[in-house]
Amino acid sequence: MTDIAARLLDGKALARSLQNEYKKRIATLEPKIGRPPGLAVLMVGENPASAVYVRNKERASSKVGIASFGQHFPVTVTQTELEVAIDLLNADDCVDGILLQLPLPSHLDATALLYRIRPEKDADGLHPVNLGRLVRSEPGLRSCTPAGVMRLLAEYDIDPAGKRALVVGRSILVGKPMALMLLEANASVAIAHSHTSASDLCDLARKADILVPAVGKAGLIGPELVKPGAVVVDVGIVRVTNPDGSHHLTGDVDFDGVSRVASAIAPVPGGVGPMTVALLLENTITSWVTSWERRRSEAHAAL
Ligand SMILES: Nc1nc2c(c(=O)[nH]1)N[C@@H](CN(C=O)c1ccc(C(=O)N[C@@H](CCC(=O)O)C(=O)O)cc1)CN2
Repeated sequence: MTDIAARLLDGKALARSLQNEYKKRIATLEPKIGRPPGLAVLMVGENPASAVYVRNKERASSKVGIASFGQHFPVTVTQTELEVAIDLLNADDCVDGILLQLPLPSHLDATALLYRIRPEKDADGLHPVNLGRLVRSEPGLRSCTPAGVMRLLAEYDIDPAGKRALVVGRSILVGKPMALMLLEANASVAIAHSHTSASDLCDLARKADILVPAVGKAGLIGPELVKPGAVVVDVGIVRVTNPDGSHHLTGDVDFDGVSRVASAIAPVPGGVGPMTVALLLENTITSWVTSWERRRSEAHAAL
C-alpha cells in the first residue's frame, strides 16, 4: 500500500470553489454591465487533447455565466483566415477574451497570431505586452497555468519568499512566466531546460524548496531528485495510451515515490490543469470589468 506523507495540493477542489466565486461575481455585475462576459476559444484541427481542453474551457465558461464565442477551424485553415477571425473578435464589443488553443499545425505562425490579439483581450496572457508587464511586475493579464500555480501555492499558505525554486522547462506558455512569477514572489529562481546536464538537473532539483517541472516527460522527477520536505507542483502533461486504446493522463513526477519525500504535491490530473481553466475564466472576467470601466470613464469624459 502507498504511504503518502505529502499534503495534496488539490487544484480540482480550488478551481471548483473559484468557479463558484466567479459565478456570483458575474451574477452581481451583469445587470450593471448589461451583458455577460464573452470568451472566444479558437481551435484548429482535430488534436484530441486540445479538443478535451477546449471542451473543458467552454463547459466551465457556461457554468459560471461566460458566453462562448468559440470557433473550430479545419486543419487546412490559412494564416489569413485566422487573422481575419481574430480581427473580427478584436472588434466585437461582446468578446472580452480571445484564446488560441495551442499547439497549432506547423503551417501556421502561432506567434504572429498571438501578437494579433488585442492585449486587453489576451485571456491567455501570451501577448508580448502582457508578458512585458509581467517582466516589469505591472498589473496585466497573466498566463493562466503559472498564475494557477501561484494561486494554488497561496491557497495552501506556501510563500515562495526566500525559498529556492526550480522551474524545469522554459516554454513561453509555462516555464518562463512561471520563473518570473516565482521571482516576483521573492523566490530565488533557477531554470533547468533541455541543455541542462543530468547532473546539474539533479543538483539544482535536490536543492529546490519549490520544484515545478513543466516538460511533459513521464517519470522525469523521481524521489531521488526531490529535497525532503520540498513542495512539488507537477505541470507536465503526458497523455498515455493504454493497451485497450483508451488514454490516461500523467505528469512529469513519479507521484507515489515523490509523495513520500515532499511536504506537498500537486498531482496530474487534479492539480494545475483545472487551475489553468479557472484562471482563464478569471482573466476573462477581469477584461470584462476593465473594458466596462474604461467605457464608463470615456463616457464621463465626453460629458
Ligand atoms: N492557448 C493555450 N494552449 C494551451 C495551454 C494554455 O494554457 N493556453 N495549456 C495546455 C493545455 N491546457 C490548456 O489549454 C490545459 C491542460 C489541462 C487541463 C486540465 O483541466 N487537465 C485536467 C484533466 C483534463 C482531462 O484530460 O480530462 C487535470 O489535469 O486534472 C486544462 C487545460 C496546452 N495548450
